Amino acid sequence: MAGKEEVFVGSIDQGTTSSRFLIFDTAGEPVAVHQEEFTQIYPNPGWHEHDPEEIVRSVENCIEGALKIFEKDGHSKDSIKAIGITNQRETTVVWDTTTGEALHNAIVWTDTRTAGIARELKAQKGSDKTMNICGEPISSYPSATKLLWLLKNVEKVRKVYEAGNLAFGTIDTWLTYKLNGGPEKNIFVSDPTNASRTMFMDIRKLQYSDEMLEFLSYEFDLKKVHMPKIVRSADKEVYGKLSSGPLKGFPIMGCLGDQSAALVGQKGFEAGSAKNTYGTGCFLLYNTGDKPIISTHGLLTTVAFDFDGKPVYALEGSIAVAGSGVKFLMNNLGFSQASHKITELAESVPDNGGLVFVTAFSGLFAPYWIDDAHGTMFGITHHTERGHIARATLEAVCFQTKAILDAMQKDSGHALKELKVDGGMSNSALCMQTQADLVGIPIVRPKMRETTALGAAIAAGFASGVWKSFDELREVNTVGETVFEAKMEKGESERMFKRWGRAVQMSKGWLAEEEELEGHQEEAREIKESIKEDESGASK
Ligand SMILES: Nc1ncnc2c1ncn2[C@@H]1O[C@H](COP(=O)(O)OP(=O)(O)O)[C@@H](O)[C@H]1O
Ligand SMILES: O=P(O)(O)OC[C@H](O)CO
Repeated sequence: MAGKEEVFVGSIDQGTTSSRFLIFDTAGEPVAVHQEEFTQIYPNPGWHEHDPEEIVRSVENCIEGALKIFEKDGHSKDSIKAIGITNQRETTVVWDTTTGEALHNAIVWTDTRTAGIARELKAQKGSDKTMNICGEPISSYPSATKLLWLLKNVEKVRKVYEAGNLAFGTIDTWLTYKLNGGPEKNIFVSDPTNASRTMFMDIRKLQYSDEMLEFLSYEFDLKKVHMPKIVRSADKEVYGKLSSGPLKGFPIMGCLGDQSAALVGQKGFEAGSAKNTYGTGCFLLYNTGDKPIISTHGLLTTVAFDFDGKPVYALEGSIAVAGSGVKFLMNNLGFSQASHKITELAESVPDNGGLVFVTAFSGLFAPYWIDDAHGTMFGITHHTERGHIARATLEAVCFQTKAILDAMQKDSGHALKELKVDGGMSNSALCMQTQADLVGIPIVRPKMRETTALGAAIAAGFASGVWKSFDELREVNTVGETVFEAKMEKGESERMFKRWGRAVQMSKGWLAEEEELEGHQEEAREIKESIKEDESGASK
């Protein structure tokens, strides 16, 4: 008797620090995984770039690596029915439509070089109207100011723009374009969860907003830039097929920005469900159903998913620094060589010893949106040791999550009963316990934490008919959860949070002051120059 046919779905997870390819079975279990880190480029303070070609190569390597494991374990690649893509959002790539070549390194979502453009736009045009059209305030975070910076500062980009051949895309668009073979097939699409991170899309119509394009046009006509067609997150036809490698000819059928994918992977399908993903940054998404809620408390409105033309929305609290804070202690300060060692270091002290670390390396995102802050430590004394710094780094993301949850409750009028978590930093039990202590509700961590990749697999699985309804996924990844209950005395957690609030207030304005200083330096240089001229004149 023939055995039951095996069925699998592949998932490309292109994150900020690494790419992965996972192959899931129909129970939502990954049976093969390959992961590869790629280069983080920091050309100047506050700048963060990726090489777009290296990103594509890393994805191709991951597909190859995972497939080797899959086939070695006796599976046939023909049992892979579809592939989903999930990706770091906002990160901006520009290329020439005639050659398919990237014209500059990708500007990563964390990059703050465009804070000046954001400030100028706000001053020229006001900051009130964007939230209601695209769900986001003007800041360095969305793709819009990154594209403006490239147009303004990179001659090569400007020339291609003037010739009418400039393509803009987020990483989902770049990957589908390149994996399909580039200009020849010219698959040039984005899904609404990604497009809602650019500031170009009307959050209700899920199409580009003429008003936003005009508003953001600055010195350039953004309508002259080729922008990808916005299509559904799950679709049989529009995402094309891999053009090379061991899965050549296999169809891509799903696409979700990574934070939306994590919500889907945590099965946050219904209004009222939420998840918090502690990766490079940390992002809390709260499903608000079929209506977008425009925040009045510092949150963003985003698309959670659009599987069938009936989009589901989310309120989002974005934190720029989470795991990247841990990496900073490892790579920049030499604290240790492994992430889990940072947690061990934090456990070596009983508390933060009065230290608060506002990890505003990219300014502070939600719910504060302070773009003139940089990372600042408060409360350093002779008592402070490395353990306190490690602890304060883990605590920073928990404090910011608490502030986001408070804002979310005000916007939605609904208090969460529990918070589902995932992402690399959720491996830290100390961090998750601190989170529970600060927010006072249970923190629920699944056993299988590749929920982002699972979300993209679910999108592709829906389009290919592997799964047909949300109900079929109810039992996926429910066994072996860890629940962290609040243990700290309420007065103590309130005291800690109050101190954090004070530190946030005190971190404001640092960059403005620095610019002022730079202004004085310029003045000082001018004075010195004029003195030199006077002196040389006098000696003649
Ligand atoms: N045990 C741990 N304690 C603290 N941080 C951790 C731990 N394990 C992983 N991390 C952090 O998680 C991050 C990676 O998470 P991941 O979800 O893979 O991120 P991304 O998808 O953004 O690349 C890294 O910054 C890493 O330092
Ligand atoms: O790399 P992550 O997982 O922190 O996610 C990046 C986000 O999509 C940026 O908005």
